[in-house]
Amino acid sequence: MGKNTNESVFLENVQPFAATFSASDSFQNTRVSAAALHRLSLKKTTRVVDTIGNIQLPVANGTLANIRQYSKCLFGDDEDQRQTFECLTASFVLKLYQRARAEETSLESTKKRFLNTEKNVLEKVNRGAQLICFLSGPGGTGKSFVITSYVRYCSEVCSNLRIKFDSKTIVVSAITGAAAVSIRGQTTASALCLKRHIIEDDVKQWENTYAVVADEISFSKKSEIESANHKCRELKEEQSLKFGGVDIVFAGDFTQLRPVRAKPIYLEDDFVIWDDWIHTFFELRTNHRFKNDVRWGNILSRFRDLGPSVADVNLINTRVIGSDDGPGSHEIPKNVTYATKTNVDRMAINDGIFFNHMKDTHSKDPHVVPPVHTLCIKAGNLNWRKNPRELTRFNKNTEDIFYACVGEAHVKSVDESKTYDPLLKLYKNRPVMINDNIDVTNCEANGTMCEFEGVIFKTGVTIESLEKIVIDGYHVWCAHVSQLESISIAELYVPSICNI
Ligand SMILES: Nc1ncnc2c1ncn2[C@@H]1O[C@H](COP(=O)(O)OP(=O)(O)OP(=O)(O)O)[C@@H](O)[C@H]1O
Repeated sequence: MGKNTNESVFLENVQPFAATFSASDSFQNTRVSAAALHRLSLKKTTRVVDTIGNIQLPVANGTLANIRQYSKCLFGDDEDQRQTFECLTASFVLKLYQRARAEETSLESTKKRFLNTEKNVLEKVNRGAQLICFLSGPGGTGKSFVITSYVRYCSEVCSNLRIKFDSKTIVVSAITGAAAVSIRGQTTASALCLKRHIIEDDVKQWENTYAVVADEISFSKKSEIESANHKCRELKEEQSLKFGGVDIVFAGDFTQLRPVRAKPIYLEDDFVIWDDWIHTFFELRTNHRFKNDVRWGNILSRFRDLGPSVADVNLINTRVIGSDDGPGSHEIPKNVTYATKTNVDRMAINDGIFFNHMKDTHSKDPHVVPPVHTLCIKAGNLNWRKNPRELTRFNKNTEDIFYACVGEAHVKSVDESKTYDPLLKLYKNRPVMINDNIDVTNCEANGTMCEFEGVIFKTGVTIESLEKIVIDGYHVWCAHVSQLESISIAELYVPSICNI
């Protein structure tokens, strides 16, 4: 939605769901307008945001700061961000206040002073109720920025009041690993124990939990949110309270990713948690990501809202590599990120890049020792898929072509849960992407990009003991995964999330 969209447009004048489909435009056939999505995703929610700007909060040297001044410094002129931040932080402080009041006799002087000063104001925050809200806005409007600022601010307040603050005080999570990394959290499934039984230790760790953030909510399905509600009740040992009584911040943008093979939340009928429990909706409207490229930002906005204009499509087409007017393939920057629709396309690009690398640095002469900056790794423990159609296109005995063409589509793990590329084609500093949530809090998430640095062999394995294989005529060292102790990667960096 544009900056000048007002509440009445949002609530009354939105496009009906079906009217956004256009028979002639294949792009629009697959799209639902942002306005329609908002309407569907917030069927009954009214926009309620309390103003709490005058609360004085303790800062580092024990003095009190006005939260509005603080948020002005952080968010500048972005009134939407400020309002959201103020509401979230005030609700958190209210919870601290309620807790501290229950323990009033043992209060330290700083806390006493804080409570006495702000008692009346704090009690009015969100009318003293639990906050269950939805924070939305197009990609780049600062949802993650507001969330990380909220967590940082609350942690500072706690530190000043000498109240313990750890990763469980505000549980920061996102539905996917990559999104969790960008807000320095965990996946929602892992943070809320969605896939396992809760044990006593979990309940203990949640004793001081005041809020849960679940980002990239468009990717979630109804059952996950219901399960989150049950698990929060268990973890807080508050079976009668919604989400066990903790503040809930759902964040995301329904025009972004949808759940895999499941209905998006906005198409669910009678989804009480989403339709009735969420009482506050924040919408961020100013795009900060494209401040330095406003034209591109506007194109992405149109893609998101009602689909691109003819002029947008024409402009993008002038940038198609290899087209008449577009840049040549030699102009592709080295650090380019490819977005492909299918894994087959992805593998073809990867193999093309590897082929160019071999052409530049390897020899077709069998007497020349292959360089050690390149290593292929054969996977173990894999099942060939039954009658893979692609395999019939080449002769398995022609190893050279076989290694060049074989890819992820051809094999599955023994338990059939994953597909793997049976032959990783690596060289030092080759960009690679982690495809599993290994250690999300340390940024090792599905989607995290990094560079291949090298391998450590198991004792007794040397480069000479490796197999030499031929790919597209070039000679390359090849290790079996069982010969490796570990693979090392470097320079983790978080991928930016695609907006369209
Ligand atoms: N008020 C602000 N002032 C300056 N920069 C900001 C502000 N708000 C956000 N940004 C910057 O704009 C960029 C986009 O913000 P952010 O990633 O939080 O957006 P988002 O809404 O979470 O996007 P997405 O939906 O794609 O995850 C970031 O680099 C962030 O630091």
